[in-house]
Amino acid sequence: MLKIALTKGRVEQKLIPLLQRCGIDCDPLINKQRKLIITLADQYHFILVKGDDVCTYLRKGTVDLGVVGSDVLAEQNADNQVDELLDLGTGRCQFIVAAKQDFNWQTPHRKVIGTKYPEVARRYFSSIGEDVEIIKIAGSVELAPLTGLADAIVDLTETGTTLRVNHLVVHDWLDVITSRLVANPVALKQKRNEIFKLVDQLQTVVEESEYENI
Ligand SMILES: Nc1ncnc2c1ncn2[C@@H]1O[C@H](COP(=O)(O)OP(=O)(O)OP(=O)(O)O)[C@@H](O)[C@H]1O
Ligand SMILES: O=P(O)(O)OC[C@H]1O[C@H](OP(=O)(O)OP(=O)(O)O)[C@H](O)[C@@H]1O
Repeated sequence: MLKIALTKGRVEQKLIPLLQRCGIDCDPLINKQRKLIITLADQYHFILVKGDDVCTYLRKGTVDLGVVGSDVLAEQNADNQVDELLDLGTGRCQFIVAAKQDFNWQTPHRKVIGTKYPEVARRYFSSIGEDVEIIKIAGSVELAPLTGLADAIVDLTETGTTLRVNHLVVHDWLDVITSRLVANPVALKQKRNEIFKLVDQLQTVVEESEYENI
């Protein structure tokens, strides 16, 4: 039995077709309503968590595997305590730096940056030699420059709609984000065969999906 912390929401929804293509019946996950622990194929215990909590469950050894966006890993896994096993290619979006059209990026003042990803923002601005103030925000990040809370944001964009309708423009494009299958290193040793059976199955369907999308 494998225990898997699955990011509920977008990441979960994009994983379901991949699992189905592996021949795993996902009906209990699709019809779960408010249930938070779901067993699939008598083999996989999925626990449904917020993305921010996946690494906590893995580090504490509560679960063997996790499915999480690489945005969360960029923020929380700089020390590589969690092992990345497979890029699922799903949940594709991109980190951006954005601000109002008329924001003067040459301002001599210390800029204020609003973000859900303070570590990612800190690394970006330190890589360009800028000392900024970072304010952590839980959501609706685009509001920060609109309300005067911050000068600019570091956030994710997918379709660009949220930026466009809120009149923000991209100043810089950072990493592309996709969902990843990750493991706790102890489980990787103890349950290697079970884990790699799933990894191999998923890798095959990920490669097929990529081929079909060419
Ligand atoms: N357009 C997008 N905006 C944000 N996240 C996206 C987007 N597209 C894919 N993702 C992925 O989905 C994950 C977030 O999933 P979702 O938005 O369903 O959760 P949330 O509950 O809104 O976010 P959070 O847990 O940060 O509050 C991100 O970590 C990212 O990897
Ligand atoms: O480019 P788009 O397709 O418009 O997607 C990007 C938006 O989606 C995410 O927010 P989410 O919907 O997760 O809401 P949140 O602000 O509450 O996190 C992200 O933080 C952007 O605001």
